[in-house]
Amino acid sequence: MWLKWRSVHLLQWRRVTSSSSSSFQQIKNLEDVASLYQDLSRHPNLSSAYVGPDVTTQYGGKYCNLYTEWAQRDLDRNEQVKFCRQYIVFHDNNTIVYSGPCGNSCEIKVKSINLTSLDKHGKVYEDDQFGCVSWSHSESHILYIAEKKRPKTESFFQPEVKNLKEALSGEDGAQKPIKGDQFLLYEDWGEGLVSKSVPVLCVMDIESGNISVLEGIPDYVSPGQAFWSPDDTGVVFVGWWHAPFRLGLKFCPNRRSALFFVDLTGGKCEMLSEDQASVFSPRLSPDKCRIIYLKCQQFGPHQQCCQLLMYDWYTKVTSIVVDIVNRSVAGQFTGIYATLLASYCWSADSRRVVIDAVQRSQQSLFVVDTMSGTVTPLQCQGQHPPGSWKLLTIDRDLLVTNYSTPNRPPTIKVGFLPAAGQEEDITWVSLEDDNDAYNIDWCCKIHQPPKEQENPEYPGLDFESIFLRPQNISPNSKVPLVVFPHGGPHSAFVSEWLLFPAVMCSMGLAVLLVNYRGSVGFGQDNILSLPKNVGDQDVKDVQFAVQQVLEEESLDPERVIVFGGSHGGFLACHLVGQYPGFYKAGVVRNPVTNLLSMFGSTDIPDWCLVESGNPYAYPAVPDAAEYGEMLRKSPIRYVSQVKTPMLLMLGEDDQRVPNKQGVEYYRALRAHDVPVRVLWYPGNNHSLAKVDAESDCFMNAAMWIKKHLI
Ligand SMILES: CC(=O)N[C@@H](C)C(=O)N[C@@H](C)C(=O)O
Repeated sequence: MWLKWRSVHLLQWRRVTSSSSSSFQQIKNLEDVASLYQDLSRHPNLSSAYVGPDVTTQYGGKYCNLYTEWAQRDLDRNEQVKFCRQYIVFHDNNTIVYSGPCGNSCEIKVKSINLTSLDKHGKVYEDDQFGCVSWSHSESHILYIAEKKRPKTESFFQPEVKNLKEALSGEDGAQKPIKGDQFLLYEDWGEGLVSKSVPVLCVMDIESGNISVLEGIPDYVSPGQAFWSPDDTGVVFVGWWHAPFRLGLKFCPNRRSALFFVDLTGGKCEMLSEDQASVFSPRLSPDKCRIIYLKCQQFGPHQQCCQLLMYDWYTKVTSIVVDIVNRSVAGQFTGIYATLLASYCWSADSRRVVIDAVQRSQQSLFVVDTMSGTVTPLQCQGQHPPGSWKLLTIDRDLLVTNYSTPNRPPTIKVGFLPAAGQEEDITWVSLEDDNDAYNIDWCCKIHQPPKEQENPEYPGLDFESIFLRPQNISPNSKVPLVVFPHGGPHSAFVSEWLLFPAVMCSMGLAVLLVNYRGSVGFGQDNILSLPKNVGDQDVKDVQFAVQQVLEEESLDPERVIVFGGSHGGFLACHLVGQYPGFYKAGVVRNPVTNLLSMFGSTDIPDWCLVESGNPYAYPAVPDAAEYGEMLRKSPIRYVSQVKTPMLLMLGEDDQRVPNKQGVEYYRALRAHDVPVRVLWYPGNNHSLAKVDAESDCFMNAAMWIKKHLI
């Protein structure tokens, strides 16, 4: 039983040392696997950070407090525990003089004002897509997003009962419930955004507590990502077109959207960006003169290389600061691939912007000079083992980042942004003792597809994979290999801490994370090379990477397993179908198995058409040839060749890849007498990320692998 009666309780900062799990023998016993998983899953992840005001001490020293939020899986409580931790940073504006944790870690119990009970709007949005809480510059008002109040409805057979007040006053209530609308469908924004349909911008007056729902927003867009205009006279927001109908937004920044300004004094709404593209993540400079934001093409691949644009508030001129990079050149900046910029990303002088960007198989920090467009890497790797860096915030030039590697769990690093031109000189300071590295060796491998597998439209592209293997195993032992192709397909693995691969390695398995052609981080051409070639180019790339790693490393070619989710599940199903018997076990999470049948049931039908090589337009009803193409590119086509025992994990509430995709594949496997087991997770959507579902997925995967490798 948990101490529910305390609004805040103190958490132990649970440092998990790697020593308990550092002897990498093959772990056969499932209890050992469970305790390994429990151990490694305890590492908390840093999710956000806020820098407090500077305080000058009586001795003249200056410090600021840093407030951070972390999330930690708690398998016993079956929840992601969120807690905060504060640090103190003494500095002289350029250098950190002293720093360290202060106080205890406190579990966050959000204290809330029940805005919904005021009956001005529906549920408040807290997601990253639309949601925002923004203080006015005068700090007198708060802006937030909520679902529009829906009209009251009732059945045709509802007896007419006046409420007491109305009966006594003899007056009718202002709003009569609508008969017949009780079961009206409210379209929503799809996977991860269910029941979010019509967002409205709301303003709370701090002094009076009054709430108003802003008017003047064009009725053809859904507003989100809003903040106050420089003089507090209006609000800047992103509007996503919702006509003729809504398409899923999560992982799909390629939806038609524009930047708007609604003037609260006159109620006029103005479009600040072009209206035929996809724009998102606007951020106002500290001097309140400029807004930077990201832009990509409408439709096409769901994630693309973005442009970084800048809108000058006073001249109303928009300029391109960083353009699309078509080809990645070794050692050079490969472009911006992001769905969100950090909430605060401007330098104090309002000239430079700090971004984190996937660059091939790493996530790295860059400084962008908004005047010259120059992109400079922030020196990270010399001071630390190569890994991935995420920007959490920058405030008065103090950068707060999350750093991890495949063998080191996330930790917090801070540093002052050096003057322009001296970005290489940054000194990073760890606010926690550095995590010990687990006994995992890892490296990035570059793969050059053979001539016959070149894409004639996009020749010369390469791709990468991240290879992890347990240390301390005898030189001659042949280690089994687990192959992970990522989902998307336009996403990427970066060299960061990943729980499943880390536990697998600790169990004595090697792991290959493949960033096949089509992944983000390798230039726009690499992304564009994949649509219309799915089920072929991506499948061959994964197999090629596997063959290369089998030749280069001491691995057991008779014990190769494939594990993938979503489009990664699509690839896993293709691989077991196209290379019968090569993989000894397959584990798939919400796999795409048939693009044709997915088209009519997913929240992203455009994805099915685009990936199979056809353009999408809203009125599109695919013709027989297009349906044929979707089927031809699908793994279900190869099901009669499958020999590999398959474990399927399906989320009951998945809107993205509806679980019927898995059911369809399950039936086909059964019909062909292939061993198959299905796990069904109620209350879980596409990500299967609830603590109990995620841990059960891992344990079942381990059991499946153990069963079929012996
Ligand atoms: C765009 C998108 O959501 N595609 C899915 C088919 C997919 O593969 N999703 C990835 C991101 C996942 O890992 O869930």
